[in-house]
Amino acid sequence: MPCKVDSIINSSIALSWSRGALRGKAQVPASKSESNRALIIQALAAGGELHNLSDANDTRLMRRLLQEPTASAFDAEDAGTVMRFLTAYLAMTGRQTELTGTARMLERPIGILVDALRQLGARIDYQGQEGYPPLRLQGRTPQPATEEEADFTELTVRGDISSQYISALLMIGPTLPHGLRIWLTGKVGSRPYIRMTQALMQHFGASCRDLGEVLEVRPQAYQPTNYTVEGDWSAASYWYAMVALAPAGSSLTLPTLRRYSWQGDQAIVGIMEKLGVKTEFLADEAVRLTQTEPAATLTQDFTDCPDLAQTVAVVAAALGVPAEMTGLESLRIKETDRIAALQTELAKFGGSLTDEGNGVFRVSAADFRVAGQTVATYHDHRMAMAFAPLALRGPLAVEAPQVVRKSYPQFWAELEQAGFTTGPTPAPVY
Ligand SMILES: O=C(O)C1=C[C@@H](OP(=O)(O)O)[C@@H](O)[C@H](O)C1
Ligand SMILES: C=C(OP(=O)(O)O)C(=O)O
Repeated sequence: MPCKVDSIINSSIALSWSRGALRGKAQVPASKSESNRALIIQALAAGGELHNLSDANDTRLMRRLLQEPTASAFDAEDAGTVMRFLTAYLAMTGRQTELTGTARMLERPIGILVDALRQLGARIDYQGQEGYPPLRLQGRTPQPATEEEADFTELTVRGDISSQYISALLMIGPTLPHGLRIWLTGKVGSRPYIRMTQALMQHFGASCRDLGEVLEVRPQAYQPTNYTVEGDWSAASYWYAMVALAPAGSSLTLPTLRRYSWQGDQAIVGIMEKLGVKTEFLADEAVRLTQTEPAATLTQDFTDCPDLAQTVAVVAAALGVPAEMTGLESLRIKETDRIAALQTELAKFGGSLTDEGNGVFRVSAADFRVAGQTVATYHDHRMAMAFAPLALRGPLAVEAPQVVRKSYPQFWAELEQAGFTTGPTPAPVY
Protein backbone atom coordinates (compact mmCIF):
# COMPACT_ATOMS: atom_id res chain seq x y z
CA MET A 1 0.00 0.00 0.00
CA PRO A 2 1.46 3.45 -0.82
CA CYS A 3 2.35 5.29 2.33
CA LYS A 4 1.88 9.02 2.77
CA VAL A 5 5.40 9.25 4.08
CA ASP A 6 6.70 8.59 0.56
CA SER A 7 5.55 12.07 -0.39
CA ILE A 8 7.10 13.82 2.58
CA ILE A 9 10.67 12.64 2.29
CA ASN A 10 13.13 15.21 3.64
CA SER A 11 10.46 16.85 5.74
CA SER A 12 8.84 15.66 9.00
CA ILE A 13 5.99 13.29 9.59
CA ALA A 14 3.13 14.37 11.86
CA LEU A 15 1.73 11.54 13.96
CA SER A 16 -1.35 11.32 16.10
CA TRP A 17 -3.78 8.81 17.52
CA SER A 18 -7.47 9.56 17.82
CA ARG A 19 -8.86 6.08 18.34
CA GLY A 20 -9.49 3.94 21.39
CA ALA A 21 -7.52 0.76 21.96
CA LEU A 22 -4.75 -0.33 19.60
CA ARG A 23 -5.68 -3.69 18.13
CA GLY A 24 -4.89 -6.04 15.28
CA LYS A 25 -1.74 -7.28 13.65
CA ALA A 26 1.47 -5.50 12.64
CA GLN A 27 4.16 -6.82 10.30
CA VAL A 28 7.75 -6.58 11.44
CA PRO A 29 10.55 -6.81 8.88
CA ALA A 30 12.86 -9.82 8.77
CA SER A 31 15.95 -9.55 10.95
CA LYS A 32 18.67 -7.52 9.22
CA SER A 33 21.31 -9.07 11.48
CA GLU A 34 20.35 -12.61 10.49
CA SER A 35 19.92 -11.60 6.84
CA ASN A 36 23.34 -10.00 6.56
CA ARG A 37 25.09 -12.96 8.14
CA ALA A 38 23.17 -15.40 5.96
CA LEU A 39 24.20 -13.45 2.85
CA ILE A 40 27.91 -13.55 3.72
CA ILE A 41 27.77 -17.23 4.62
CA GLN A 42 25.77 -18.04 1.50
CA ALA A 43 28.48 -16.33 -0.56
CA LEU A 44 31.15 -18.41 1.20
CA ALA A 45 29.08 -21.59 0.85
CA ALA A 46 28.42 -20.81 -2.82
CA GLY A 47 24.80 -21.86 -2.51
CA GLY A 48 21.68 -22.38 -0.46
CA GLU A 49 18.41 -20.51 -0.73
CA LEU A 50 17.57 -17.70 1.66
CA HIS A 51 13.91 -17.02 2.41
CA ASN A 52 12.27 -14.01 4.04
CA LEU A 53 15.39 -11.85 3.66
CA SER A 54 14.97 -8.41 5.17
CA ASP A 55 13.90 -5.51 2.95
CA ALA A 56 15.99 -3.19 5.14
CA ASN A 57 18.37 -0.95 3.24
CA ASP A 58 21.24 -2.55 5.19
CA THR A 59 20.32 -5.93 3.70
CA ARG A 60 19.53 -4.70 0.19
CA LEU A 61 22.93 -3.06 0.23
CA MET A 62 24.73 -6.18 1.43
CA ARG A 63 23.03 -8.20 -1.26
CA ARG A 64 23.85 -5.74 -4.01
CA LEU A 65 27.49 -5.31 -2.98
CA LEU A 66 28.04 -9.07 -2.80
CA GLN A 67 26.86 -9.23 -6.40
CA GLU A 68 29.50 -6.75 -7.55
CA PRO A 69 32.59 -8.95 -7.66
CA THR A 70 34.77 -6.53 -9.57
CA ALA A 71 33.76 -3.18 -8.06
CA SER A 72 36.70 -0.85 -7.49
CA ALA A 73 34.95 0.72 -4.51
CA PHE A 74 32.23 -0.38 -2.09
CA ASP A 75 29.99 2.08 -0.29
CA ALA A 76 28.64 0.54 2.92
CA GLU A 77 26.59 3.72 3.54
CA ASP A 78 25.53 3.77 7.22
CA ALA A 79 25.39 -0.01 7.72
CA GLY A 80 27.79 -1.25 10.40
CA THR A 81 27.35 -4.92 9.54
CA VAL A 82 27.96 -4.24 5.85
CA MET A 83 31.13 -2.27 6.59
CA ARG A 84 32.57 -4.79 9.05
CA PHE A 85 31.42 -8.08 7.49
CA LEU A 86 32.39 -7.02 3.96
CA THR A 87 35.81 -5.78 5.07
CA ALA A 88 36.63 -9.26 6.39
CA TYR A 89 35.01 -11.06 3.47
CA LEU A 90 36.70 -8.94 0.77
CA ALA A 91 40.07 -8.92 2.55
CA MET A 92 40.14 -12.69 2.90
CA THR A 93 39.08 -13.26 -0.67
CA GLY A 94 42.16 -11.24 -1.62
CA ARG A 95 40.32 -8.37 -3.26
CA GLN A 96 41.88 -5.05 -4.19
CA THR A 97 39.25 -2.43 -3.63
CA GLU A 98 38.14 0.47 -1.48
CA LEU A 99 35.52 0.45 1.28
CA THR A 100 33.83 3.62 2.41
CA GLY A 101 30.55 4.85 3.90
CA THR A 102 28.57 7.87 5.07
CA ALA A 103 30.22 10.70 7.00
CA ARG A 104 29.07 9.00 10.21
CA MET A 105 30.49 5.63 9.12
CA LEU A 106 33.88 7.34 8.78
CA GLU A 107 33.62 8.13 12.50
CA ARG A 108 32.79 4.54 13.53
CA PRO A 109 35.97 2.64 14.54
CA ILE A 110 37.25 -0.36 12.59
CA GLY A 111 40.89 -0.56 13.76
CA ILE A 112 40.38 -3.69 15.87
CA LEU A 113 39.10 -5.61 12.84
CA VAL A 114 41.79 -4.23 10.52
CA ASP A 115 44.54 -5.21 12.98
CA ALA A 116 43.15 -8.76 13.17
CA LEU A 117 42.85 -9.06 9.38
CA ARG A 118 46.42 -7.77 8.94
CA GLN A 119 47.58 -10.58 11.23
CA LEU A 120 45.80 -12.94 8.84
CA GLY A 121 47.85 -11.53 5.97
CA ALA A 122 45.45 -8.90 4.61
CA ARG A 123 47.08 -5.74 3.28
CA ILE A 124 44.81 -2.89 4.33
CA ASP A 125 45.58 0.85 4.34
CA TYR A 126 43.63 3.66 5.90
CA GLN A 127 42.64 6.31 3.38
CA GLY A 128 41.85 8.92 6.02
CA GLN A 129 42.11 8.72 9.78
CA GLU A 130 44.01 5.78 11.25
CA GLY A 131 41.54 3.25 12.68
CA TYR A 132 38.55 4.42 10.65
CA PRO A 133 37.13 3.93 7.15
CA PRO A 134 37.66 4.55 4.28
CA LEU A 135 39.90 1.53 3.76
CA ARG A 136 42.02 0.48 0.79
CA LEU A 137 42.25 -3.31 0.50
CA GLN A 138 45.44 -4.32 -1.34
CA GLY A 139 45.06 -8.09 -1.48
CA ARG A 140 46.37 -10.76 0.83
CA THR A 141 49.68 -12.46 1.51
CA PRO A 142 48.93 -15.93 2.87
CA GLN A 143 50.77 -16.29 6.19
CA PRO A 144 53.10 -19.27 6.62
CA ALA A 145 51.91 -21.26 9.64
CA THR A 146 54.20 -21.21 12.66
CA GLU A 147 54.77 -24.23 14.90
CA GLU A 148 52.25 -23.05 17.49
CA GLU A 149 49.72 -22.33 14.78
CA ALA A 150 49.74 -25.87 13.46
CA ASP A 151 46.39 -26.19 15.21
CA PHE A 152 44.76 -22.78 14.82
CA THR A 153 45.75 -19.30 13.77
CA GLU A 154 45.54 -17.33 17.00
CA LEU A 155 44.13 -13.83 17.39
CA THR A 156 43.48 -11.66 20.42
CA VAL A 157 40.53 -9.34 19.86
CA ARG A 158 38.95 -6.73 22.15
CA GLY A 159 35.27 -7.41 22.66
CA ASP A 160 34.29 -4.12 24.26
CA ILE A 161 33.94 -1.88 21.19
CA SER A 162 31.79 -3.85 18.74
CA SER A 163 30.87 -7.51 18.46
CA GLN A 164 30.64 -7.04 14.70
CA TYR A 165 34.44 -7.40 14.38
CA ILE A 166 34.24 -10.81 16.06
CA SER A 167 31.29 -11.95 13.95
CA ALA A 168 33.11 -10.79 10.82
CA LEU A 169 36.20 -12.83 11.77
CA LEU A 170 34.24 -15.91 12.82
CA MET A 171 32.40 -16.10 9.51
CA ILE A 172 35.62 -16.18 7.47
CA GLY A 173 37.26 -18.55 10.00
CA PRO A 174 36.28 -21.84 8.30
CA THR A 175 37.90 -20.69 5.03
CA LEU A 176 41.34 -20.15 6.61
CA PRO A 177 43.92 -22.94 6.25
CA HIS A 178 44.32 -23.27 10.03
CA GLY A 179 40.95 -21.92 11.07
CA LEU A 180 40.92 -19.41 13.91
CA ARG A 181 41.24 -19.32 17.66
CA ILE A 182 40.05 -15.93 18.96
CA TRP A 183 40.93 -14.83 22.49
CA LEU A 184 38.41 -12.21 23.58
CA THR A 185 39.54 -9.47 25.94
CA GLY A 186 37.70 -6.73 27.82
CA LYS A 187 34.02 -6.71 28.69
CA VAL A 188 32.40 -8.40 25.70
CA GLY A 189 29.34 -6.44 24.54
CA SER A 190 26.52 -7.58 22.27
CA ARG A 191 27.43 -11.21 22.98
CA PRO A 192 24.12 -12.60 21.64
CA TYR A 193 25.12 -11.29 18.19
CA ILE A 194 28.27 -13.44 18.38
CA ARG A 195 26.09 -16.41 19.32
CA MET A 196 23.77 -15.62 16.41
CA THR A 197 26.80 -15.75 14.10
CA GLN A 198 27.79 -19.13 15.53
CA ALA A 199 24.24 -20.44 15.16
CA LEU A 200 24.07 -19.40 11.51
CA MET A 201 27.51 -20.84 10.79
CA GLN A 202 26.38 -24.09 12.38
CA HIS A 203 23.21 -24.05 10.30
CA PHE A 204 25.44 -23.88 7.21
CA GLY A 205 27.55 -26.80 8.44
CA ALA A 206 30.48 -24.99 10.08
CA SER A 207 30.90 -25.51 13.79
CA CYS A 208 32.43 -23.04 16.20
CA ARG A 209 33.53 -24.00 19.71
CA ASP A 210 32.55 -21.43 22.29
CA LEU A 211 34.73 -21.63 25.40
CA GLY A 212 33.60 -18.30 26.76
CA GLU A 213 36.63 -16.07 26.32
CA VAL A 214 37.98 -18.29 23.54
CA LEU A 215 36.25 -19.10 20.27
CA GLU A 216 37.58 -21.82 17.95
CA VAL A 217 36.71 -22.42 14.31
CA ARG A 218 38.33 -25.30 12.44
CA PRO A 219 39.00 -25.07 8.72
CA GLN A 220 35.91 -26.61 7.18
CA ALA A 221 33.58 -26.18 4.25
CA TYR A 222 30.26 -24.39 4.59
CA GLN A 223 27.44 -26.50 3.15
CA PRO A 224 24.94 -24.80 0.82
CA THR A 225 21.78 -24.85 2.96
CA ASN A 226 18.40 -23.12 2.85
CA TYR A 227 17.45 -20.72 5.62
CA THR A 228 14.31 -18.75 6.47
CA VAL A 229 15.10 -15.54 8.31
CA GLU A 230 13.10 -14.80 11.47
CA GLY A 231 11.27 -11.53 12.08
CA ASP A 232 13.30 -8.75 13.70
CA TRP A 233 12.96 -8.54 17.48
CA SER A 234 14.60 -5.09 17.59
CA ALA A 235 11.86 -3.85 15.23
CA ALA A 236 9.25 -5.65 17.33
CA SER A 237 10.36 -3.57 20.33
CA TYR A 238 8.61 -0.50 18.86
CA TRP A 239 5.30 -2.39 18.85
CA TYR A 240 5.89 -3.45 22.43
CA ALA A 241 6.36 0.25 23.21
CA MET A 242 3.08 1.04 21.48
CA VAL A 243 1.18 -1.57 23.47
CA ALA A 244 2.77 -0.19 26.67
CA LEU A 245 1.63 3.35 25.84
CA ALA A 246 -1.73 2.66 24.17
CA PRO A 247 -5.16 3.11 25.77
CA ALA A 248 -6.37 0.34 28.09
CA GLY A 249 -7.57 -2.81 26.40
CA SER A 250 -4.95 -2.70 23.63
CA SER A 251 -3.43 -5.88 22.25
CA LEU A 252 -1.45 -6.73 19.15
CA THR A 253 -0.26 -9.77 17.21
CA LEU A 254 3.17 -9.81 15.57
CA PRO A 255 3.82 -12.63 13.10
CA THR A 256 7.18 -14.24 12.17
CA LEU A 257 8.69 -14.14 15.68
CA ARG A 258 9.98 -17.40 17.17
CA ARG A 259 9.90 -18.64 20.74
CA TYR A 260 13.45 -20.00 20.31
CA SER A 261 15.16 -17.08 18.66
CA TRP A 262 18.79 -16.50 17.77
CA GLN A 263 18.32 -12.80 18.38
CA GLY A 264 19.38 -11.36 21.72
CA ASP A 265 16.83 -8.58 21.33
CA GLN A 266 14.17 -11.12 22.24
CA ALA A 267 15.15 -9.80 25.67
CA ILE A 268 12.43 -7.23 24.99
CA VAL A 269 9.95 -9.88 26.19
CA GLY A 270 11.31 -9.83 29.74
CA ILE A 271 11.98 -6.09 29.82
CA MET A 272 8.49 -5.17 28.65
CA GLU A 273 6.92 -7.57 31.12
CA LYS A 274 8.20 -5.03 33.68
CA LEU A 275 6.84 -2.12 31.64
CA GLY A 276 3.33 -3.52 31.36
CA VAL A 277 3.35 -5.77 28.29
CA LYS A 278 2.77 -9.49 28.47
CA THR A 279 3.89 -11.80 25.64
CA GLU A 280 2.15 -14.96 24.59
CA PHE A 281 3.92 -17.17 22.05
CA LEU A 282 1.34 -18.49 19.60
CA ALA A 283 1.63 -21.49 17.35
CA ASP A 284 2.84 -20.56 13.87
CA GLU A 285 5.66 -18.22 14.85
CA ALA A 286 3.67 -15.28 16.19
CA VAL A 287 3.41 -13.39 19.46
CA ARG A 288 0.40 -11.74 21.03
CA LEU A 289 1.01 -8.71 23.23
CA THR A 290 -1.43 -7.65 25.93
CA GLN A 291 -1.28 -5.07 28.69
CA THR A 292 -0.42 -5.68 32.35
CA GLU A 293 0.59 -3.40 35.23
CA PRO A 294 4.07 -1.89 34.91
CA ALA A 295 6.50 -2.34 37.80
CA ALA A 296 7.28 0.62 40.06
CA THR A 297 10.91 0.83 38.88
CA LEU A 298 13.14 -0.79 36.29
CA THR A 299 16.81 -1.78 36.47
CA GLN A 300 18.22 -3.08 33.22
CA ASP A 301 21.64 -3.90 31.78
CA PHE A 302 21.81 -3.39 27.99
CA THR A 303 25.26 -4.90 27.42
CA ASP A 304 23.69 -7.79 25.50
CA CYS A 305 20.98 -5.78 23.76
CA PRO A 306 22.13 -2.22 23.08
CA ASP A 307 19.60 -1.65 20.27
CA LEU A 308 16.75 -1.88 22.80
CA ALA A 309 18.02 0.98 24.97
CA GLN A 310 16.25 3.80 23.13
CA THR A 311 12.90 2.00 23.05
CA VAL A 312 13.07 1.26 26.76
CA ALA A 313 14.28 4.72 27.82
CA VAL A 314 11.38 6.41 26.02
CA VAL A 315 8.73 4.04 27.38
CA ALA A 316 10.05 4.24 30.95
CA ALA A 317 10.04 8.05 30.78
CA ALA A 318 6.54 8.20 29.28
CA LEU A 319 5.13 5.80 31.88
CA GLY A 320 6.91 7.65 34.68
CA VAL A 321 8.75 4.47 35.70
CA PRO A 322 12.17 5.49 37.09
CA ALA A 323 14.75 3.34 35.32
CA GLU A 324 18.40 2.57 35.98
CA MET A 325 20.15 1.66 32.74
CA THR A 326 23.64 0.20 32.44
CA GLY A 327 25.67 -1.35 29.61
CA LEU A 328 25.17 1.65 27.32
CA GLU A 329 28.87 2.13 26.39
CA SER A 330 28.49 1.23 22.71
CA LEU A 331 25.59 3.65 22.18
CA ARG A 332 27.96 6.55 21.61
CA ILE A 333 29.48 4.97 18.48
CA LYS A 334 26.37 3.82 16.65
CA GLU A 335 24.41 5.72 13.96
CA THR A 336 24.71 8.76 16.21
CA ASP A 337 25.75 9.33 19.81
CA ARG A 338 22.55 7.77 21.08
CA ILE A 339 23.07 8.89 24.68
CA ALA A 340 23.32 12.55 23.66
CA ALA A 341 20.42 12.19 21.22
CA LEU A 342 18.20 10.60 23.88
CA GLN A 343 19.10 13.28 26.41
CA THR A 344 18.21 16.11 24.04
CA GLU A 345 15.00 14.59 22.77
CA LEU A 346 13.65 13.28 26.11
CA ALA A 347 14.15 16.76 27.54
CA LYS A 348 11.64 18.15 25.01
CA PHE A 349 8.95 16.08 26.74
CA GLY A 350 10.00 16.71 30.33
CA GLY A 351 12.03 13.51 30.63
CA SER A 352 15.70 13.05 31.37
CA LEU A 353 18.52 10.56 31.04
CA THR A 354 21.23 11.44 33.49
CA ASP A 355 24.74 10.08 33.71
CA GLU A 356 25.24 8.97 37.31
CA GLY A 357 28.84 7.87 36.72
CA ASN A 358 30.32 4.35 36.66
CA GLY A 359 28.27 3.47 33.60
CA VAL A 360 24.91 4.05 35.31
CA PHE A 361 22.24 6.16 33.60
CA ARG A 362 18.93 7.13 35.16
CA VAL A 363 15.71 7.83 33.29
CA SER A 364 13.19 9.99 35.04
CA ALA A 365 10.20 12.09 34.14
CA ALA A 366 8.35 14.11 36.71
CA ASP A 367 5.89 15.58 34.22
CA PHE A 368 6.15 13.86 30.86
CA ARG A 369 3.89 15.50 28.27
CA VAL A 370 3.41 14.85 24.57
CA ALA A 371 1.94 17.98 23.02
CA GLY A 372 3.09 18.71 19.49
CA GLN A 373 6.87 18.44 19.95
CA THR A 374 9.15 17.71 16.99
CA VAL A 375 11.66 14.90 17.50
CA ALA A 376 15.03 15.20 15.76
CA THR A 377 16.40 11.86 14.52
CA TYR A 378 20.16 12.43 13.96
CA HIS A 379 20.37 10.06 10.95
CA ASP A 380 19.34 7.28 13.34
CA HIS A 381 16.44 4.98 12.48
CA ARG A 382 16.10 3.96 16.11
CA MET A 383 15.59 7.56 17.28
CA ALA A 384 12.63 7.86 14.88
CA MET A 385 11.09 4.52 15.81
CA ALA A 386 11.67 4.80 19.56
CA PHE A 387 9.91 8.16 19.81
CA ALA A 388 7.06 7.46 17.34
CA PRO A 389 5.03 5.40 19.87
CA LEU A 390 4.66 8.57 21.98
CA ALA A 391 2.02 9.65 19.43
CA LEU A 392 -0.34 7.41 21.39
CA ARG A 393 -0.07 9.96 24.20
CA GLY A 394 -0.41 13.13 22.11
CA PRO A 395 0.43 14.62 18.71
CA LEU A 396 4.05 14.86 17.68
CA ALA A 397 6.25 15.19 14.61
CA VAL A 398 9.32 13.16 13.66
CA GLU A 399 12.02 14.75 11.51
CA ALA A 400 13.59 13.00 8.52
CA PRO A 401 11.23 10.01 8.72
CA GLN A 402 13.02 8.26 5.86
CA VAL A 403 15.77 7.21 8.30
CA VAL A 404 13.71 4.11 9.07
CA ARG A 405 14.71 2.62 5.73
CA LYS A 406 17.91 1.35 7.31
CA SER A 407 16.09 -1.45 9.15
CA TYR A 408 12.30 -1.07 8.77
CA PRO A 409 11.25 0.65 5.52
CA GLN A 410 7.56 -0.17 6.07
CA PHE A 411 7.44 1.32 9.57
CA TRP A 412 5.28 4.37 8.78
CA ALA A 413 3.00 2.37 6.48
CA GLU A 414 2.48 -0.12 9.31
CA LEU A 415 1.64 2.73 11.69
CA GLU A 416 -0.98 4.01 9.25
CA GLN A 417 -2.33 0.50 8.93
CA ALA A 418 -2.57 0.24 12.72
CA GLY A 419 -4.71 3.39 12.83
CA PHE A 420 -2.26 6.27 13.42
CA THR A 421 -3.01 9.49 11.58
CA THR A 422 0.08 10.50 9.63
CA GLY A 423 0.79 13.41 7.38
CA PRO A 424 3.27 16.10 6.47
CA THR A 425 3.84 18.68 9.15
CA PRO A 426 2.43 22.13 8.30
CA ALA A 427 4.88 24.41 6.50
CA PRO A 428 6.56 26.81 8.93
CA VAL A 429 5.18 30.38 8.89
CA TYR A 430 7.84 33.07 8.47
O1 LIG B 1 26.06 -7.97 14.54
C1 LIG B 1 25.02 -7.33 14.40
O2 LIG B 1 24.15 -7.64 13.56
C2 LIG B 1 24.80 -6.16 15.26
C3 LIG B 1 25.52 -6.00 16.43
C4 LIG B 1 25.31 -4.87 17.36
O3 LIG B 1 26.39 -3.97 17.20
P1 LIG B 1 27.66 -3.94 18.19
O4 LIG B 1 28.27 -5.28 18.23
O5 LIG B 1 28.55 -2.93 17.54
O6 LIG B 1 27.14 -3.52 19.54
C5 LIG B 1 24.02 -4.13 17.09
O7 LIG B 1 24.00 -2.90 17.77
C6 LIG B 1 23.81 -3.89 15.61
O8 LIG B 1 22.58 -3.25 15.37
C7 LIG B 1 23.76 -5.19 14.85
C1 LIG C 1 23.69 -0.11 15.40
C2 LIG C 1 22.92 -0.54 14.41
O1 LIG C 1 23.35 -1.02 13.22
P1 LIG C 1 24.82 -1.12 12.60
O2 LIG C 1 25.81 -1.08 13.72
O3 LIG C 1 24.82 -2.42 11.87
O4 LIG C 1 24.96 0.06 11.69
C3 LIG C 1 21.45 -0.58 14.58
O5 LIG C 1 20.76 -1.11 13.70
O6 LIG C 1 20.93 -0.07 15.59
